[in-house]
Amino acid sequence: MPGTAGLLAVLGDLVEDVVVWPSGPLDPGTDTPARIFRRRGGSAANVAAGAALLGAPVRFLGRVGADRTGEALVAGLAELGVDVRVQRHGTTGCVVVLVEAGGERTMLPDRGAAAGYATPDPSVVDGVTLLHLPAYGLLADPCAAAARALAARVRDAGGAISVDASSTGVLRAYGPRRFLDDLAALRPAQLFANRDEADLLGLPGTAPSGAVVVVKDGGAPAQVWRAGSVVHVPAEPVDAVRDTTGAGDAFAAGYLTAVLGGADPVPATAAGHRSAARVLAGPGAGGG
Ligand SMILES: Nc1ncnc2c1ncn2[C@@H]1O[C@H](COP(=O)(O)OP(=O)(O)OP(=O)(O)O)[C@@H](O)[C@H]1O
Ligand SMILES: O=C(O)C(=O)C[C@H](O)[C@H](O)CO
Repeated sequence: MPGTAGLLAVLGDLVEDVVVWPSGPLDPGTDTPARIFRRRGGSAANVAAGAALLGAPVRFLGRVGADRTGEALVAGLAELGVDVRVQRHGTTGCVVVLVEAGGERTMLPDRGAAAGYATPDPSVVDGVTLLHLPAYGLLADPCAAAARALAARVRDAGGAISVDASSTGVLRAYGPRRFLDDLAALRPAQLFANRDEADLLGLPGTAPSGAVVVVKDGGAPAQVWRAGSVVHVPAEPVDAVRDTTGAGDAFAAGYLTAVLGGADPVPATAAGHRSAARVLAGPGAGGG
């Protein structure tokens, strides 16, 4: 993007999303006709794609299977201008995303190859000024160990770390206290959480010192917490929310692209809202 000296790297999942829009409430034991869309997914890939579409220089780090699905997902991301650096082994992950009336979604993830991302040669983050880590990739080795090693390398070179709390389900299973301890060691400059994740973790009070904490709240204003003070930033008005899949990732893409361009957290949050609003009307996480 014009005037950007930085490079955003996003580490985590690149998977196939199978997005299911059932025609009505599920009736177990019988059939419910549905519309089904196959889309690129994975929180990290969604952020990388969204930021690239907004003009940010982006590198993607992750792992796909040694299969045609993985090949196609990588090619699609690269077509958007993302510098894709993936490991290839096993079977590409897949997430079934079940979307109910009103746009609320339930995910059934099988991360597959993505969960096996192993520590690469650390030079893969050379030149990176901002490393974004969705929490999905921080909760189990080997990918969590890889993320820690690469984050340390980026920080040592003067870059910044950004973390997204990702999901109450995975955080509850992992242990909120344990996650906060990990977070303290990662020393992020930026932390994203939705309302439920913030409540579960006790944010912003429990955030690592110095981190800017952005708490998203669907169509309600987001809270931007910095050094104990808060600014409320209204969401974009959206007529019809059909599918919220990836809204949080699109928000992060807009926010981080703005930060890379030199924006402060409040205008970056407004940019996050604009980016998120664009994916609410259609199936899946958007991003090409
Ligand atoms: N009803 C809505 N109207 C306008 N914007 C919305 C609405 N719902 C979500 N958004 C946008 O999407 C962003 C992220 O939504 P949310 O607070 O649900 O976070 P999330 O849980 O991380 O999202 P996701 O559904 O991707 O998990 C919001 O901050 C806002 O910008
Ligand atoms: O809807 C969300 O919260 C997402 O983060 C999107 C998913 O993580 C992703 O597309 C699933 O593969």
